Amino acid sequence: MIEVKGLTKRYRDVTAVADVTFTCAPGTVTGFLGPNGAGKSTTMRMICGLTPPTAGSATVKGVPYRRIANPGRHVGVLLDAAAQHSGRTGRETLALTARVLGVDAARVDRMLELVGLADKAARRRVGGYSLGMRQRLGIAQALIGDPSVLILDEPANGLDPEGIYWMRTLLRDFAARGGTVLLSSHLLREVEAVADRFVVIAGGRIVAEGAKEDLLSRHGGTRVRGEDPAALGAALTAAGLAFRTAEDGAFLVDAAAGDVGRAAARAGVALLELRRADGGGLEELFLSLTAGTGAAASAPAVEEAAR
Ligand SMILES: Nc1ncnc2c1ncn2[C@@H]1O[C@H](COP(=O)(O)OP(=O)(O)OP(=O)(O)O)[C@@H](O)[C@H]1O
Repeated sequence: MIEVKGLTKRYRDVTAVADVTFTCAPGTVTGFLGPNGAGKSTTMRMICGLTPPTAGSATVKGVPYRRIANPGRHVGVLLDAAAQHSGRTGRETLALTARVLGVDAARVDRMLELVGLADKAARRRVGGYSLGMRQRLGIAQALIGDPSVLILDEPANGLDPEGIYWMRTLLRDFAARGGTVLLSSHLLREVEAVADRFVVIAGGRIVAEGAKEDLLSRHGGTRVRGEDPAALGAALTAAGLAFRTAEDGAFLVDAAAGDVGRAAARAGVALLELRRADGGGLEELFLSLTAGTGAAASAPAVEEAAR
């Protein structure tokens, strides 16, 4: 469980994160989305105790990250894959993490195997790794302590299509076993495929949060066809749901599928079709929610020596 309450970070005249509140429950993958400079990394750094918040709090498994004894055994974190020591080999990097966490050394090879860096790749220096290989190593580091929570900032960056598919399966399996995942990504289709919940942030503030199906259907609307179109239209109107008629006679309702279904059921109207209206999906939702709030629209950043 990750709980973020009123998290705020101000850098002199820049408010990077403003009053951000959300929860990530065990067994779920939460996609953390937002344009460049929206405040995703700052929020994740605050959750992991790397950046002190100006206000608010964050806990992981009920405790502030900095108070967790041996945090790597509980929380796997990947915030910056480029931050690894370039002079060590992949295997040395992972062996060191295992030693620090007090993890059985046998897990090093298992993790290298899992992330596709066994054998030759494991013996190469990290300085010669591609971005995708660094990400894989970072994921291995995050997983080696056998944590129940994963916090990953842009983990799919640099991964090839096979790597992205592999990571999606890995995260879904992790959540299916009761794990909690928070991941940020720019790859909207990837997030749509892997996450069951979204938190969308823009200009430091949350602009949308909720279950994927809910958010997408609320935004794109619902397509519904009834056996008796006139009765269905009357039922929707009675429920206060606005709709228009599509070319094929179906109704496109500006509401979630559940609301539409319930309105029809109350009026006893049989439905022939009830589904999310085809729209741009997550991309359209993202663009409409974050319009004008990107990095270009926010105040210029004031760099601080120490983050
Ligand atoms: N150390 C710092 N000093 C000053 N401003 C900062 C600092 N760190 C972040 N910011 C500012 O805070 C805002 C949020 O940045 P953050 O890196 O959290 O965004 P992000 O959503 O992760 O962006 P991206 O997708 O581009 O990585 C930006 O305006 C950024 O310039």
